[in-house]
Amino acid sequence: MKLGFIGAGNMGGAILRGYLASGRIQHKDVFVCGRDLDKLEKLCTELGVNPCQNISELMDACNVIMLGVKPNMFPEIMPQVAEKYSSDKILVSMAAGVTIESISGFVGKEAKIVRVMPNTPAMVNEAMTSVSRNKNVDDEQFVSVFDIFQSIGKAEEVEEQLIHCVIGVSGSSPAYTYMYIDALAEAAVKNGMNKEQATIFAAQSVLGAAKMVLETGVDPVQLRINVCSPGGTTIEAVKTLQEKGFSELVEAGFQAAVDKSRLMSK
Ligand SMILES: NC(=O)C1=CN([C@@H]2O[C@H](COP(=O)(O)OP(=O)(O)OC[C@H]3O[C@@H](n4cnc5c(N)ncnc54)[C@H](O)[C@@H]3O)[C@@H](O)[C@H]2O)C=CC1
Ligand SMILES: O=C(O)[C@@H]1CCC=N1
Repeated sequence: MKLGFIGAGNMGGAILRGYLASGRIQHKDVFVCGRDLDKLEKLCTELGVNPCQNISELMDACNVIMLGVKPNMFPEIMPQVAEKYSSDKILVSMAAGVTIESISGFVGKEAKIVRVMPNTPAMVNEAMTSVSRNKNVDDEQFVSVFDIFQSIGKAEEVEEQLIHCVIGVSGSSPAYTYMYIDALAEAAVKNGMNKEQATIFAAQSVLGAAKMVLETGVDPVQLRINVCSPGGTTIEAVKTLQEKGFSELVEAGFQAAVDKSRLMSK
């Protein structure tokens, strides 16, 4: 595989770093182009991958091309991608609100397109990614792309229509989790801990709780109950959070991201 990134910012860059770290691709087989040429040179020197001067050069060099630009850049980049697209290439878009159909509109309906919704924990090999394809991508080609996302965390194939839900539950959700960690740490600071130590206590507790869910398979509701000793401290916290509408608040945040994703796709 010759893998290209058109745009390697927060998300594309996290995938790039995570995949290189997995050791499943050689640095010489990775190509990147970006808008800011100084930043591009710096990134490519740091990671030992190939900088491309423009999209045309990258398209010539690669057979799997990650579209890592913001959704509003698609009208600018896609004509350049389309000019060099050939049937041996697969386009992989990570953009929120940009449908497979709209990408086909630029490149042609025979184009091989995979749409993914990853998240930035890709950088530490803990991404959650949904992967969807159009009918032009055969199983072998799909597996080669799926493998990229499996190597940087967990990946699941889903129907494209589920992507709005994926954005709410995993694409955007690291942001809400950081809010939770920060709020917890700030509360600890108010009770005498320094911020650095408080952040470690809060973040490690989130990491441990998430691992318990994934590794034991026990329902999070039961795991919550297991922490609540009768007449103890946790039940007081749980009752207070319930009374103050914790679940409703999380759902409202999720729904706002989902609604925006739907709106962007129109
Ligand atoms: N940041 C996140 O947590 C997630 C982002 N995404 C999607 O990933 C995409 C990128 O988002 P971010 O990485 O956050 O944005 P970003 O702004 O950090 O990165 C965008 C990159 O595109 C490059 N770029 C802009 N115009 C270009 C051009 N004409 N040619 C080549 N490169 C160009 C920029 O230099 C920059 O490196 C978006 O479509 C977003 O919807 C998806 C899931 C999560
Ligand atoms: O905020 C955004 O639009 C992107 C998509 C999911 C996470 N970040």
